[in-house]
Amino acid sequence: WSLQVPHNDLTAFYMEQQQEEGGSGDDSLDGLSNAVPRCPLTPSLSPRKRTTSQSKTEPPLLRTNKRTIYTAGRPPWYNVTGTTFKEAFVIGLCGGSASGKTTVANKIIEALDVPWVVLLSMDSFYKVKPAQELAAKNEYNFDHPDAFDFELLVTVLRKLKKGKSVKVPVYDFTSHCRRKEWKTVYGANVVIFEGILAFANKELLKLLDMKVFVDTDSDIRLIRRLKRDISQRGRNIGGIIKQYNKFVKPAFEQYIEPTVQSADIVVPRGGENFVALDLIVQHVHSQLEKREITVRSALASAHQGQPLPKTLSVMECTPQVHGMHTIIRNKDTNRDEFIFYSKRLMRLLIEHALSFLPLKPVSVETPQGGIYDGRRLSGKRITGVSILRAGETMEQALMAVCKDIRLGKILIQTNHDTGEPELHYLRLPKDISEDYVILMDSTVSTGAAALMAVRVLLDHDVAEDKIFLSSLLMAEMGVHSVAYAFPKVRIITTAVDKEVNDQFHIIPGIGEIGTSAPTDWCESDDGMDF
Ligand SMILES: Nc1ncnc2c1ncn2[C@@H]1O[C@H](COP(=O)(O)OP(=O)(O)O)[C@@H](O)[C@H]1O
Ligand SMILES: Nc1ccn([C@@H]2O[C@H](COP(=O)(O)O)[C@@H](O)[C@H]2O)c(=O)n1
Repeated sequence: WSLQVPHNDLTAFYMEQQQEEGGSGDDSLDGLSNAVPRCPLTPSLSPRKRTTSQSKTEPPLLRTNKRTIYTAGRPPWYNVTGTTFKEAFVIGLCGGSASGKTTVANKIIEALDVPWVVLLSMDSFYKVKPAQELAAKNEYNFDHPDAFDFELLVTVLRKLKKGKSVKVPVYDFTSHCRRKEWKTVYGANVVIFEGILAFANKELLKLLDMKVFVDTDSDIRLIRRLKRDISQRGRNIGGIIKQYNKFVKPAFEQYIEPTVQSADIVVPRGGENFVALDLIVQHVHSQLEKREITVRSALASAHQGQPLPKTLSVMECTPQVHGMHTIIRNKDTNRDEFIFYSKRLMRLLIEHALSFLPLKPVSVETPQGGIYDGRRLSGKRITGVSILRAGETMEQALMAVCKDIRLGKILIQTNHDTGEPELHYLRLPKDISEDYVILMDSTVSTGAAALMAVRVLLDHDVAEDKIFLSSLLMAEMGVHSVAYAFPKVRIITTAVDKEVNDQFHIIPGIGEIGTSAPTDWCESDDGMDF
């Protein structure tokens, strides 16, 4: 499995933080890592186009730069309705065993230089029974189409193409079976799917946008297979040759070689063929550039002038709340005071958000032996998910009011070239699908990041009506975007401001919460009670 995310300082910072902290208290969290190495095979993508054309008739503060962007971060992106906007580009790599499919796939990934590329291997979909028993006697044909679970494979690839996260089996060539734990894989820009029978199934073929056949001489394949199977798959020479003559060679001739006819490109010599690799990479780049979209600017104009949605709950502006807003919105407020009063408001906000969780009646016995008719959370449990970086500042408030709460993190960063949000890092607690999720971001302006975060939660099967987006301050635009795309998501905030400027800042707005170091928000809680 190869999951590629763009390497940048912030991602690295959070990865290191997580490691130092030993994770978020759950060792089965899904994390994404690995920097994409740069490869000189092809020139990198053309600089992202950025055009600024603002009409004079547009209102001064709601105007947005009209930008043409190259999709980055974690497309397939989602449009203003929260549905998948563009599908992933799927490359199919077929060829005989040890022809160099994996090597070619890795070279394409390096040369593509695109964030979020997933490598899916057909090997993960080997059936386990009756293979395991027969394989021990070298009597099982792993090269026959019946050896693969095509149904699961098609389901998984179809979901990945739609940008959904999937669970994939992990195959062990030594024991001929699947490992207990399956791997979670997230949607990507590009999916590279490789396997000996990658072109042998009609449904699979329909999912492939580009079909590449790696054509390597059979003697070379046999020599490579001998070396690899001895060093990596726990085999001996006699067994390898027996299996090769009995199954691998005949199956190649009958099932694999003929599928070369489905290929768009045939690559002789595999990974050494730089000209062919260059052509493939150029084609993928051109296809990805066709998938340009502008999320923020689309959101900016989508719901102007509409009444605020019923799913929005703005906390009552008591004199206390009003006073705190005055402090945190004042540009002359010093850092300490800003943090102190923001934290105090966050605590109130979280309490307010929790008041929307459904409670069921329950009777308890008091120490005096009386019966008290009480209320208890109806449902499994509450999980907090912060949209990094700013949302992380709200975690402390949530932890202060919910005992032993589980926390997840989603790092969404604005691309400075495009102004678009990009998903860079994701870490969610295990089995989140039954939970009520308090999704935290300190401010929501256009709603693009919040939309993406909600989408990620839905991809993890969290129910839409169990998501409570909680934000200190929101712009009307952000409220509309989220409410329109996800009408069942509850939106909770302490105030809604009217406008967003052309840098997507909320106006009148507050200071930049995300620019403070996360540790500034983790000091002692002394004096925070109200
Ligand atoms: N061009 C090459 N030159 C030398 N060895 C190679 C080359 N391409 C692949 N190999 C080696 O051959 C073996 C099989 O390659 P791999 O890419 O895993 O093939 P496949 O995925 O088709 O089975 C690996 O050990 C790999 O390192
Ligand atoms: N338990 C298994 C499963 C598969 N094989 C052989 O692996 C080959 C496919 O993998 P490549 O990386 O070479 O594409 C295939 O030819 C099977 O014979 C195996 O030996 N044992």
